[in-house]
Amino acid sequence: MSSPGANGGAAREDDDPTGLGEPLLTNDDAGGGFHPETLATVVVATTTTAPNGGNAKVMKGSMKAEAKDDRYWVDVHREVTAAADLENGGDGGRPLMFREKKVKPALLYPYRTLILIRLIAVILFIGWRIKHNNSDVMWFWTTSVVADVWFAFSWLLYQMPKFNPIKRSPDLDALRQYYDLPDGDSILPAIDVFVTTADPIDEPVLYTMNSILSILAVDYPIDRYACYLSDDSGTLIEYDALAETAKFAALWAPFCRKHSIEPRAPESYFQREGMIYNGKSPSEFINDYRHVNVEYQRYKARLEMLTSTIRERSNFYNNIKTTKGDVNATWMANGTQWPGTWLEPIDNHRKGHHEGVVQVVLEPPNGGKTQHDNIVNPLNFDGIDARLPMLVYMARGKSPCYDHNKKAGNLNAQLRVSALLSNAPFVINFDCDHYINDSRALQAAMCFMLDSREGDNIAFVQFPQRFENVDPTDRYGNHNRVFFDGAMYALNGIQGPSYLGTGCMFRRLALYGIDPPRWRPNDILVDSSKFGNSIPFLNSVLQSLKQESHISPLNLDDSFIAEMMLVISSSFDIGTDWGRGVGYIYEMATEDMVTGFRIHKQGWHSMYCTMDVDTFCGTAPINLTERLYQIVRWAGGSVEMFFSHNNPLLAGCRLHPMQRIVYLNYNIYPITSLFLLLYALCPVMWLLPEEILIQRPFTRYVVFLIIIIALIHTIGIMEIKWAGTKWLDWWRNEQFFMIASLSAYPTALLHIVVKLLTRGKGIRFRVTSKQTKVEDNEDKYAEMYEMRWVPMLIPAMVALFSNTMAIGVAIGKAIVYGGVWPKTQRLHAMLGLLFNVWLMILLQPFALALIGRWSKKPSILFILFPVAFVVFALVYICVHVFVVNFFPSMEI
Ligand SMILES: O=c1ccn([C@@H]2O[C@H](COP(=O)(O)OP(=O)(O)O[C@H]3O[C@H](CO)[C@@H](O)[C@H](O)[C@H]3O)[C@@H](O)[C@H]2O)c(=O)[nH]1
Ligand SMILES: [Mn+2]
Repeated sequence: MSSPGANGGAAREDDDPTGLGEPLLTNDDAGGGFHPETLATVVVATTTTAPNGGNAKVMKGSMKAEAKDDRYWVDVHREVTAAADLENGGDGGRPLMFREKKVKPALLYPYRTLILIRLIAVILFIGWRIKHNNSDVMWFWTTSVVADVWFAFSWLLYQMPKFNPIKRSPDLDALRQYYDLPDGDSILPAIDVFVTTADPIDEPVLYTMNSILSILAVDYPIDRYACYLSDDSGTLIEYDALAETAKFAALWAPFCRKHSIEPRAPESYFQREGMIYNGKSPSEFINDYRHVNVEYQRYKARLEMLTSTIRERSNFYNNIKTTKGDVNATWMANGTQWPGTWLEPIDNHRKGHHEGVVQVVLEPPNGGKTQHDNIVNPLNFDGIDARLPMLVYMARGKSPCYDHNKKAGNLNAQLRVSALLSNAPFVINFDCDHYINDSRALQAAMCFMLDSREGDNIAFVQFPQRFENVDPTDRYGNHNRVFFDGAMYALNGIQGPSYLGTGCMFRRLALYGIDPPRWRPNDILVDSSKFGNSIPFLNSVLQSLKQESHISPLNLDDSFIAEMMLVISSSFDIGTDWGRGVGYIYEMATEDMVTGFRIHKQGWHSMYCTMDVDTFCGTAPINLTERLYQIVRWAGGSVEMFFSHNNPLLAGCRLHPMQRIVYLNYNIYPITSLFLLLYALCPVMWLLPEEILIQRPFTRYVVFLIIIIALIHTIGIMEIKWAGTKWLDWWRNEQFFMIASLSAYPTALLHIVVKLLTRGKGIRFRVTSKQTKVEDNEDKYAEMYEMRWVPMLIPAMVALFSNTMAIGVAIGKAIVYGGVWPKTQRLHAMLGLLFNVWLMILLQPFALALIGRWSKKPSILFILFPVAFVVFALVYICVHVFVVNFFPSMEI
C-alpha cells in the first residue's frame, strides 16, 4: 500500500531546515529525526514566496485533525466471536474494521421523549380544532385542519426513523494490519473509479481534471485501481485534457506521495493556506513545491489553450489530408480523425449523435516502478512509487433515436466498459466537480466492505457531500448538513443511508441486481435478456460472482475494441434489464435515490462513513435559481418514484419497515408545500375590511401553534447536538424549506401531475451550472448576487409581497382604528402580525436574492422593509381617507 508511512520509510529523512534560509521548525524533536505523530501541534510557520508570486505557507506538525466534538456520542462495543462471525457470513479471521458510536442516553432519551410529547401535543391540537369548528370562513377552516393533519403525518414520517442514530468511522490501522503484506505489497481488492462529465463548457474541464488528479494520486495500491472518465459530450477537449492530465500526474502523484500532500486536487491544494507539513522530506519540500506549482500553472495554461490547439491542429490536417469541399473534421494529435463530437458538428459527429469512444490513456502499471520512461522527472523521487493507475477515457455512443438516460445511462456504460477492462469487485463514482479531499478515502470505504461483521451484506458505502464554494453564511442552505449528517446518521441505525449520487462505493454485484449473500440463490441467471448481448460482458459477470478481477496487461485487439463499442452503443440497453433491475436506474430525475432504494429493497445494507477530515469535496450552486432547479429535480425525482414500480409500499419484506417509512417520506414531502403555500397567502386577509379568523377562539389557537412550533425547534436544537452541526445549518434548512415550498416543490409537483396526465416525460436532468473561473480580484460569490428570473419564483414573490403589504396595511389600520378596536381585536391583530413576521424571517434569504447586488450587505433589509411598511401604511391611510370622504357607504 502506498501509504505515507510506507513511502516515507524509504524516503530520505533529511530534516535540515536551514536550507530554506529561515528556520522551518524549532523543536527538540527535529534534531533527532522527525516524527510527525509525536508533534502535537503546529510548531513554527514560515512564509516563502511561491513562484506564482503568491505566498505558500508551510507549517510543520501533526496532521492529526482534532477529533470532532464527540461529547454526545458513546462507543458501541460489539464483541464478535469467531463463531458469530462465521454465522454472519464472515470468514472468522477478518478483523473488525470500523468503529460505531451511538447517541449518549442523556441526550437520546430526552430527544425521544420530546418527539413523543410533540406528537401528543399535535394530536390534542387537532382534536381541539375539530371540536371547536368555529371559523369565519368554513372552507378555509376545513382546508387548514386537513393541512394540520398532513403536517402532523409527514412530520411523523420524517421524525420516526431518527430514533436510533449511529455514527461510524473507519479503522484504517486495522485495515493496514490485515491487508498490507510485510514486503510492502498489499492484498486489498481492486476498485474501479468512475467520473462522469456532461460537457466541457457547463462543467469546466479544470474541475474535472482536478477530480481525476485527486484520484490518480489517492493512497491505494496503484495496481489495484483504475480510473474511468466518461464524457457525455464526446468532445476531443476532454480526451486531450485527460492526456495532459496523465502527463502532469506523473509529477503530481509522486510529489503528493513524497510529501504526504492533502488534498491531492492541485487547484484546492495551491489555494489553501496554512497547511501543515506532514511529509518526511521537509528540506526538499519548498523546492519541490515551487517546481510543481510552476508546472501546474503551465499545465493549466495548456488546458485553457486546448480549444485553440485542437482547432489549429484540425485546420492543419484538414488542409493537407482532405480535398476542398470536404467537411472539416476534428483531428487527434496522432493524426487520426476524432470519432466523437467535432468542432464543426455534423451528423454522426455532434453532441447527442456520435459513435462510442474508448481510449486507454494510461495502461495498467506493469509492476515495475517506472511507467513513463520517457518522462524525466527533475525532482528526487527516490524510493517513491512514481507509477500511475490505469486511466481510461470513454464516451458512450449516442443517437437521436434513443433515450440516453442522462447520468444513469452514463454510469451504466462505465460499468460495462470497466467490466471488460478491469472488472473490479468494487466501484466508486464521482461527479466531475467532486474530488477526493482525504487520500485515505478508498481505504476508508474498504474498511466497511471488508469488515467481518456485516461487510458481505453491505452494498454501498456513502460518504457525506461537502462543498467548498459556498458563502460563509450558506445563504441558500447548500451545505444541507441537517440532511447529510442528521438524517444520514439516523439511517445508519436502520438499513443504511440512501445513495446520494457521488462519493459512494458500491459492490459491483449489488449494482448488477444480485441478491445479498443471505438471500442469494445457488444458481444465478446470467443471460443476455437481463444483461445485454455481449458474451465477454456476461463472462465478466460470472467472474464477478466468483469475486475475480483482472487489471492485467491489456490486449486491445480489434475484436476486443469491437466488443467495447458494442457495450457502449446507444441501443445496447434496449430490451434488457439495464436501468430497471440492473445498474443505475433510469426514468427518474434522481437516479441516486431510486438506485439506492432498488438495492435496499433486495435486502442489502449500506453504511454512512464519516471521518475527521471531509473525505470528499465538491461545488454547489450558489445562485438561487440554479439551486432551485436542483431542488426541482430532487423533489420531482422523489415524487416520481412513488408512481413507479419502485414505490416503497410495494417493496417486499426485505426492506426494513423503518427504511420503508424513510423512502415514503422522500416520496411525499414535497406535497407539504401545497399547504404551506396556502398558509403563506393568509396575510391577504389583512386587506379585507373585516377581521377574519381561521379559528376561534383565536388566542388559544395561536398559543397552541406557538407551543407546537417551539417544540419543533427544541427538537431541532437537540438534533444539531448529536449531528454535530451548527445552529445556522439548521436554521438555513428551515428557511430553505419554506422558500422551496413556495417555488421549487410546487413546480416539481406540477411537472409530475402533467407527466401523469399526459403520460409524457418527467423532469429532465438539467445539469447544475458550475461556477466558472473567478478572476482573483473578482467577487468570489458574484454568482450569488445575480438574480435570474424564472416563473417558479412567482409564488414566493407573491407571498413576500402580500406579507409586506399586509404588515403595512395592518399598521395603517391600527393607526386608523386602533382607538376604536376592542381589546380582543387588538390582541388578535398582534398575534396575526406575529405570524406575518415569522414568515418574513423565514423568507429572508429569498428577499436578499431579489435585491441582487444590494444584498452584499444583508442588513439593508432592516431599512428596506420598514420603508415598505411605512409606504403601504400611508397608501392605506390615504385610500381610507379617500373612501371615507367620497364613498361613505364603502368600508375598507
Ligand atoms: O446527461 C448527463 C447529466 C449529468 N451527468 C453528470 O451527473 C453529475 C451530476 O450532475 P450535476 O448537474 O452536478 O448535478 P447536481 O445537482 O450537482 O448533483 C446532485 O444530484 C444528482 C441527482 O439529481 C446526483 O446524481 C449528484 O451526485 C448530486 O451531487 C455530473 O458529474 C454530470 O456530469 C452526466 O454524466 N450526464
Ligand atoms: Mn454537482
